[in-house]
Amino acid sequence: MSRILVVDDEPADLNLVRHALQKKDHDVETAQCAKEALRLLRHRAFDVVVLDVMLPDGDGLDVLSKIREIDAQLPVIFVTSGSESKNAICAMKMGALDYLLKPINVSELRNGVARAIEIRRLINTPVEMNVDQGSNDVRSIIGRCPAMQEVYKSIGIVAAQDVTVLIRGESGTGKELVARALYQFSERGQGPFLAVNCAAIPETLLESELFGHEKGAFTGADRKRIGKFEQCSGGTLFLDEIGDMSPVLQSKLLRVLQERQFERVGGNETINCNVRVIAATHRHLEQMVSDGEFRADLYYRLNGFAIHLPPLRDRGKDIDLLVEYFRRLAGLELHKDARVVSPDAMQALRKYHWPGNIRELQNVMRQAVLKAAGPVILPEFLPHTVFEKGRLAQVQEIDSRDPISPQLLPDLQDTNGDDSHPRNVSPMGGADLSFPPLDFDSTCLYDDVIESVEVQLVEEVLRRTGNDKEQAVQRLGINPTQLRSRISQKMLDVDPTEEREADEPLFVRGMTMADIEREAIRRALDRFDGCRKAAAEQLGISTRTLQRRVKEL
Ligand SMILES: Nc1ncnc2c1ncn2[C@@H]1O[C@H](COP(=O)(O)OP(=O)(O)OP(=O)(O)O)[C@@H](O)[C@H]1O
Repeated sequence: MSRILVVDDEPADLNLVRHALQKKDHDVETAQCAKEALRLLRHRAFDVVVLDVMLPDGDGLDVLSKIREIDAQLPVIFVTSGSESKNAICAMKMGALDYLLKPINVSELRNGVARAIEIRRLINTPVEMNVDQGSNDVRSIIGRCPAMQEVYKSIGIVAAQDVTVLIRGESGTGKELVARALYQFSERGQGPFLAVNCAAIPETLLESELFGHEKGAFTGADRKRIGKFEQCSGGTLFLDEIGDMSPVLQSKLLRVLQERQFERVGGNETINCNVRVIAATHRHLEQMVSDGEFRADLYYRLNGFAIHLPPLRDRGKDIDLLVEYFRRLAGLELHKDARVVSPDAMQALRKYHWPGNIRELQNVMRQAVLKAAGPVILPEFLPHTVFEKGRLAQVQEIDSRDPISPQLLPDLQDTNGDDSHPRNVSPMGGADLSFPPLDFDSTCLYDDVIESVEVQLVEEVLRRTGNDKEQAVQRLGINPTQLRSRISQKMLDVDPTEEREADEPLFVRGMTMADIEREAIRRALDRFDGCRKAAAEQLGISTRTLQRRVKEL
């Protein structure tokens, strides 16, 4: 919930604003004079101030400069009657976020406040880099693959240099997060930070959004407007989706970057500006330059220092860290204790190609935690596309291997006899489960531990239930297919007859590769009473491939 201070000496206006914002679930406090407002601001943290320009004990501009002494970055929205618009313009130049005219339009007010809250969030939440877990009250940039290490290095090199930076990467790869890190670690970290999405605003409005306009500059320009470059003086302006800017605006931007000057739309006055630009795009600017859609000189200017964010599918083991991070965040947010991602679900998450990158993963984990009925995130809690495409990629990967290569055949090695791991875990229902030694340099620590504990747990439950799979399924809280796949993957079944079969070598001298394959398929089908789906799962091939091989062999 955001906390908003509304300052107005007119009780009717004060009530209107309070009600409009309280309905949106904001925590609203009010003051009827400057003195009371400043007292409240000194004692409590607010996210936004809605400030009337004319107060009985001072004008809004004086109050704004005093607010700046208390909190230099607090977003302030001015409310004025038409006749005081000169003050409003000055306020915008002093860094007020917006101004609204009386009588107040409630939806404009709510939109303005929502924008202000978003800006407060951008400015206030610290960004930390190069961490594995991340803490709750900061936004962490998670990842340690080589490409992300390069990103951290680049941020370190360029943040404190007052230069333009271009951040490149597909949608959802964290460009805004990196922009915030650059801002927070820069000399301008105490100044304003504003963001404009160039693709989200129609071209005609974007020019005035960035550079402002004079009254009468175009139809509908009924008052002068201060643009983001003027408003953000001394601060950092994040221009997202820069590749979507029109050629006219590209020229104007180039001039700002080179000469630090511009004119408002419809104006003659040249305005000097002191703003650091951080730009971002997911577009292929080089192609756009050769197609004549993007100015080459602007491209060179922007690309002078570029940071490339890799797509999620190229970040290797970082997916595990990100899954864990978003699982934990979603758990905290939704008050749900989904502690573990099942190996099947994890495998699907690893194999999926993530066109929406980290944003998509974040949403998928949120949904999965929401759907999870217990402590384990199972594949069925993932969106269908993720699970199916993840599985498909896995099957294709296996199918693309030599069909008679050893990987096709189940691993008949008993992995459970190794007693070399230290027993360092407390009993679970009387049974000791042991962790493998923790190798903190490993990039799949999570998998190693979960897999090892899972094997022991399934083995123990099977032993205790006398190998009664129905009971085991109930005790473990997983479904029969999952139990079957655990048993077949790890050869855990303790049924004495099956153990004998597992002991029989699959390969004896004189057998051809086709014989070995035929035998592996026969055993898998026997084991699952002819169920092709389960047999295929055990063999690590698709049901269709199994059917084909049965016919061929
Ligand atoms: N490495 C990361 N670690 C943790 N969270 C991340 C990481 N990268 C991105 N995120 C989160 O993913 C979401 C999308 O990131 P962001 O908005 O920065 O992407 P973007 O590249 O700017 O997307 P777009 O191009 O669509 O604007 C955000 O919630 C962000 O906090």
